[in-house]
Amino acid sequence: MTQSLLEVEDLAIHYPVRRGLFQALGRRPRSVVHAVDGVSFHLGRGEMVAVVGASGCGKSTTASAICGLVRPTAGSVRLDGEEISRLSERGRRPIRRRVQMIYQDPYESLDPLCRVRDILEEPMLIHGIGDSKAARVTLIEETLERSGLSPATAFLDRYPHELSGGQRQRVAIAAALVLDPDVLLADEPVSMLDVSVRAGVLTLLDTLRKDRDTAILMITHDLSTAAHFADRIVVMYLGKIVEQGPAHDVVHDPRHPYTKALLSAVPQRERT
Ligand SMILES: Nc1ncnc2c1ncn2[C@@H]1O[C@H](COP(=O)(O)OP(=O)(O)OP(=O)(O)O)[C@@H](O)[C@H]1O
Repeated sequence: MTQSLLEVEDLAIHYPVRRGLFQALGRRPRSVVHAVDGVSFHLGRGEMVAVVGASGCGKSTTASAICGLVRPTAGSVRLDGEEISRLSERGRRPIRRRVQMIYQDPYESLDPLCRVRDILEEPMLIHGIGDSKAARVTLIEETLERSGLSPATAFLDRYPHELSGGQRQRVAIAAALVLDPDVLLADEPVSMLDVSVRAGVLTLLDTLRKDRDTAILMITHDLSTAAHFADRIVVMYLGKIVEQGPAHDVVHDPRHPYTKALLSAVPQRERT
């Protein structure tokens, strides 16, 4: 098999549980939450893979391990063949540019005190992108336009509270795109948005991967969104993958009872 851009293999993440008396006594925890166990999948350039499953099944924890926020208990995460899940802060720096996360809630992920231009310029400054202020502003404007915020000049000096929810999420996406990442981890990117603007944001992500070859891992509760946009679907249940495959196969010929149960909640016409 040829090497994929991102390869997650046998990933396990166990969180210690500290509660009640144990916590008060400062004693070692006696149990752990197996948030993720034995999870393996891959993601190629320009591919969109959707991770679906009920709340608490380990979707966000998996994404957190990929972007380095959580250290795996076992297993590996490789980017272009390089193990990235146990790097030092310093070793992680170049990876941080290549793997970007988009969060569910654009109200929380954007600094309310920063204007749009600053929100996009900050990651560029951190990663040394753009030789001059003028070069950075040009890239910021191009990226805003590409993210559907047009004309860019109308958005540069706005604060997050002066934007709609959909526009805010587009700014969050643009702030990831200025770094030209190889992988975007989109954790429920539209679930906090009004239904009327969801399709626009999902279409933006879809365009990105087609035009820029960006690989997208999209976490969602919504199997019909996954069926519509993803190439492949990974179904998680209680920390494990119970089924994965091409989106069409998973949706039209599900093998696992849990996938069947998830599908039973999706109207037939939405299983495109
Ligand atoms: N920092 C933590 N410490 C302890 N347990 C945690 C921690 N983060 C998550 N968990 C637990 O790990 C499990 C998986 O959580 P996770 O957030 O990955 O699920 P999820 O599928 O993304 O859920 P949701 O769709 O609600 O965001 C849950 O049982 C959760 O309570």
